[in-house]
Amino acid sequence: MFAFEQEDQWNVYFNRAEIILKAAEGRKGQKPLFKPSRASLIYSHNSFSSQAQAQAAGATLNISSNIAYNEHPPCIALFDALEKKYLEDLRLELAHRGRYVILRAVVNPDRLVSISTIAEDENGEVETVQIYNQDDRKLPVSIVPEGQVFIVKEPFFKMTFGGGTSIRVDHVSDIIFLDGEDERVPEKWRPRLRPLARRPLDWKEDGNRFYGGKQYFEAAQCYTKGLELAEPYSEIERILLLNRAQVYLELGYTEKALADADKRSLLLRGCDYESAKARLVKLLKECPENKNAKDRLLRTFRRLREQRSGEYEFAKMRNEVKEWGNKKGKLDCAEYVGPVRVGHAGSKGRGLFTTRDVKFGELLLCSKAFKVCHKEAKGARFTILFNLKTKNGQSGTHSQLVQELIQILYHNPKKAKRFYELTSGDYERVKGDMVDGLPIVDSHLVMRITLKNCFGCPRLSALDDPFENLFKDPTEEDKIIAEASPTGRAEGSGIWILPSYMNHSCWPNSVRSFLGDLLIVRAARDIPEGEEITTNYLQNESRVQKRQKLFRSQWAFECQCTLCEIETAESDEVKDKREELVEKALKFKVYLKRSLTKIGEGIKPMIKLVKGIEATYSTPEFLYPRVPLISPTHVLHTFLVRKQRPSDVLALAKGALNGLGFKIQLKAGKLVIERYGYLHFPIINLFVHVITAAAISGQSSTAMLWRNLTIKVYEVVAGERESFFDVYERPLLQAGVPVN
Ligand SMILES: C[S@@+](CC[C@H](N)C(=O)[O-])C[C@H]1O[C@@H](n2cnc3c(N)ncnc32)[C@H](O)[C@@H]1O
Repeated sequence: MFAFEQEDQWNVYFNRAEIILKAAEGRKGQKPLFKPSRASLIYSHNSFSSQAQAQAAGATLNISSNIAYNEHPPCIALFDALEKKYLEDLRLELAHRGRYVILRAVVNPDRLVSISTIAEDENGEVETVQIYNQDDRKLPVSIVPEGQVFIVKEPFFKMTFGGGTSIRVDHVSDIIFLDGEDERVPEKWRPRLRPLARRPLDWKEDGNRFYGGKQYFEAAQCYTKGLELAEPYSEIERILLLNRAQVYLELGYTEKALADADKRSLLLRGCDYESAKARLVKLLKECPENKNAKDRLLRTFRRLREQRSGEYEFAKMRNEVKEWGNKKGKLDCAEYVGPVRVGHAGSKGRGLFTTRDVKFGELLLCSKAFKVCHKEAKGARFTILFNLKTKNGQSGTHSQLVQELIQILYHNPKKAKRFYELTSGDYERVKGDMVDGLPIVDSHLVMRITLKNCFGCPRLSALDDPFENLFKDPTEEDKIIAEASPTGRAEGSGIWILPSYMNHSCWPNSVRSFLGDLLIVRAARDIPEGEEITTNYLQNESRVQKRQKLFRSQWAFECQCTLCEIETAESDEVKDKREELVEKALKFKVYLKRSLTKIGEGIKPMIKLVKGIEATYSTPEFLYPRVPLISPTHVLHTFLVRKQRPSDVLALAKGALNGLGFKIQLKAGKLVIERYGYLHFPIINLFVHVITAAAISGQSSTAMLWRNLTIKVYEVVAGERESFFDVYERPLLQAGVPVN
């Protein structure tokens, strides 16, 4: 999960926004005191547009913010039931229920977070219109070009932060863009209308008409035109491809039909690999030499194997994700639902439970993203989304995720059902899912569901050479983001449906990892049948009060796990002392950038600090993980490794693993984990330290025993074991440990 840390800067922003909004609230129901003239409104829009463009052209990262403060729901009334109003009828800070306005854009739009334009009504009055959550991949001018006529249902009229006014359209289902033939377009605007760009849906409808009249060539042409415009992997693309495949079959073009069905894995869609297999087998009986069908059948068998047994070609998949670089991608693989089911988890709501006894490391599930947005290359737009109602902010890919989710939900109402089943806390949902033949999408609901269910995610959980990357400085881009965003975080984020049912524990019994758009969950210890599967929403080492504050503000719960219980029972004095020592220890990180002599000088004080932190615990090691020790121990180990002191590393790493709750024993010539500790990716480094230190000290058989154990543990935190030797190749080879 992803948490937003409310730092001071964050609160300052919220406080300022609240003051401005209170002033606006005071004007609720009133007419604006001052309305700029048409000429001045257009002039400031145009000059702002050119400034923004110039800025965007020179920026590495375009940063903008969006403030959702008034969670007004979308319109659920039919258009025919609404009453027409004009701009002069609008009153400040109100969503005009039961009303609509019809407007025409008088300028070309610009885009920061919203698409902003100036529009007139039939009386010639003008107003700024901010349209949120439109498809980010489309140029604003293709959505609302000058001359475009549109209806805003139940318009929300508000004061802007700059002191002006605007109509703010949050919900995609609240705006209807009219084409020239629409009878709702006022007569006086018709001659000057620009023809609207045709949508894939229009081409599909034309194609269907031709198909009904058995005009197959014409129908195929229409579907082809629609496909040129359709978003890849969208529902409309799928329908157009299927329709065209059908037309090709009617025309006797079997191979073309197969190619169409083949694209985007249509034969493998909807996880119905069994019927895909049956269809392909049938097809191959008729055309036994069809190479395409043979390949497809082979892939179908692979997908079936993944779906049934969770056997994936992880190494291949990992390489594929690496090849994406900073680009978007989707893995061609099936979902695996292992021994898990959704059930009731008492006051926590629903939860995920095991359906049988599960062993440490077992695969529980592999889930494909409903939608994921990874941090993109330079030049990406970076938005911060503030919600004053929930006092939460979403930065970077999170606000992009919300925007893209809105589009998916709008265009794929069937798929949307699974998303809407996720929890939205106390948010009051509107009734109904369609209006005027279109899906209702409540942007605020999408924000709430995303807030409670999204996972922060990297493209790959296991980065190559983690030792090299461990204390890497942030990139220029990271620094810009950190400065601009109060959270300072900008990883990827996404929604995975089944994993969203997992409740939180600070010391969970499962670990999640990411491989591109795949989320993998494995058991972090032996779990008996019927036990709840938990995950750690926060991947940080902060103290209990800070964690609880985040749980309350973002997820509205109080964590009652063992770790929280034990830490809460400790005195503030002890916790302050520990925090102070951790802070001091982490300052030593800078030594890593200095000479070996300097690193050597750091060892003694670091040992003292780590021992000092250990001394703040009164309970024995093994009892519960001493999570705050992870980072200081890493720094100290890195010092010792650089100074080539393997016996110290060995002793310390083993001790640190005990401190994290592990009990590892040698039994019958094998290392066995008798008690499972806190599992988190950086802990693998501790295991690797034991391997390399043992090897360097000449204890090669011990090194091999630890190597084999580490691969098992690695599999749990990285999701797969295949990449272990790629990831740790350098340190292992340097220590003379075999890497195969
Ligand atoms: C991602 S959802 C988990 C599934 C959720 N329980 C449901 O019914 O859909 C997050 C929400 O679950 C609940 N939750 C998660 N972990 C919890 C915990 N440890 N104690 C109490 N409630 C928890 C909170 O309401 C939280 O906002």
